[in-house]
Amino acid sequence: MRTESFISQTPFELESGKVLPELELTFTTYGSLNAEQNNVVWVVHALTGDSKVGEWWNGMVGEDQFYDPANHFIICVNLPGSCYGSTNPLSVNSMTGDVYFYDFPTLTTRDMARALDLVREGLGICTIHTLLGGSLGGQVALEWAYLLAENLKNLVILASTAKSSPWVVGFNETQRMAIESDCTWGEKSLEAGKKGLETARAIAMLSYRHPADFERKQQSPEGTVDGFRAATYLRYQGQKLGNRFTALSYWVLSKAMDSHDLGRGRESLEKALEKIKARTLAVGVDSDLLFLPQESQFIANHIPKGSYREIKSTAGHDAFLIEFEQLQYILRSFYLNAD
Ligand SMILES: CC(=O)SCCNC(=O)CCNC(=O)[C@H](O)C(C)(C)COP(=O)(O)OP(=O)(O)OC[C@H]1O[C@@H](n2cnc3c(N)ncnc32)[C@H](O)[C@@H]1OP(=O)(O)O
Ligand SMILES: N[C@@H](CCO)C(=O)O
Repeated sequence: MRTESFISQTPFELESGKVLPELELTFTTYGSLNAEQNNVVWVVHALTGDSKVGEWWNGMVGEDQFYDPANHFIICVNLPGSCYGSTNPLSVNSMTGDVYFYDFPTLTTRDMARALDLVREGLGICTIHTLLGGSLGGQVALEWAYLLAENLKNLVILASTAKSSPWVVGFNETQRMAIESDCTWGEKSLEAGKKGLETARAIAMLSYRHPADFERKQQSPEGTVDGFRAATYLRYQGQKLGNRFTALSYWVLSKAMDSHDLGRGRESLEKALEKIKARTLAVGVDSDLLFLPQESQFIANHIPKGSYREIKSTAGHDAFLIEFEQLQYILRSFYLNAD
C-alpha cells in the first residue's frame, strides 16, 4: 500500500466559475499497474471515507479479497473538500496565503470527477477496468463515467443516484442546520462546529440505518424510561465522527452531494445516462431509506449496458459498506456475464 499526493500544476476551474489556484489530491494504491494496463480498479469513497479503501472496505479489497493487489492495481483518491489530505477548507489558499475556512468554494460532484481525472492523467492511466463508488462516491463515479466514455470498461454504482432527490437534500440541510447552530461555527479553527457535526452525524445515522436495524440492535430493557440504547448509540456515533472529521469538510461535501445531477446541462437525466458506455451494475439496498432502490434501478434502466442487483439487508443505506458476502456474489456474476 502506498499513499501519495498529486499536485495540479495549473489552477483548477470549478463549475461555479471559481478557481482553486492549487489542487492537491492524496491517493492510496494497492498492487501495481500491469504491462497491458488493464487491471485498474478505481474506488471512490463515500461522504466520510478516505483513500485507504483497504481499511474501510476490507471485505472487498486486500490480500485474498475480491479485489486482490496481487492481480489488480487498486486506487482510491481522497476527494477534494474532504479532510484526509486533499485540498479542503483547512488548506492554505496559495493566492492569499490564508487558510480558506469559510471561503472555500462550493464543489459539485462534476468538479470532483474532473479532479479524479487529473490524477488518472498524471499517472498515465488510459483505461480503467472497473470504477466503483457508493453513495456520494457513486455520484462522483457516475459523473466520471460520463466523461471517461470508452476509457471505462465496467462501472459499479452502489446505493446511489443519478440526481440527488429532494429527500437527500432535505436530510443534508438539517445536518447543516445542526452545524450552524453550534456557537463555534464561524470561528476560524479546526474544531469549529464540532458539536454541531456530532448532531449532524446523529441525524445522518437515522438515514443510514433502518428501523428494523434499530429494533434488532438498539432495544432497551423493558421498563426503561430514560437513557435509551438508541439515544446513547446516536450520541456515540456523533462523537465518533466529531473526533475524526471536520464540520467544514462535512459542509462542503454535503453541498457537493446536493449538487449532484448527471443531467444538468445535458438535455435530460435519461439522455445523460444513455451516453455512458461502460457495462454498468447498479446495486440498490432493499432497506435503504436515503437512496431508494428505485433510484439505482433508474440508473440501470437508462444506461445502455446497465443491469440491476439488490442487496437484502436490514442494515439500510450503509449495507454497501457491510454486506461483503452478498456484494462479492453479485460482482462475481457481473464479471461472469462480461462479453
Ligand atoms: C480515518 C477513518 O476512520 S475513515 C474511514 C472510516 N469510515 C468510512 O469509510 C466511512 C464508512 N464507514 C462507516 O460509515 C461505518 O464504519 C460502517 C457503516 C461501515 C460501520 O459502522 P459502525 O459504526 O462500525 O457500526 P454500527 O452502526 O453497528 O455501530 C457500532 C459502534 O457503535 C457502538 N454502539 C452500538 N450500540 C451502542 C449503544 N447503544 N450505545 C453506545 N454505543 C453503541 C459499538 O460499540 C460500536 O463502536 P465502535 O465503532 O467503537 O466499535
Ligand atoms: N456512512 C457512510 C456512507 C454515507 O453515505 C459514510 O459516512 O461515508
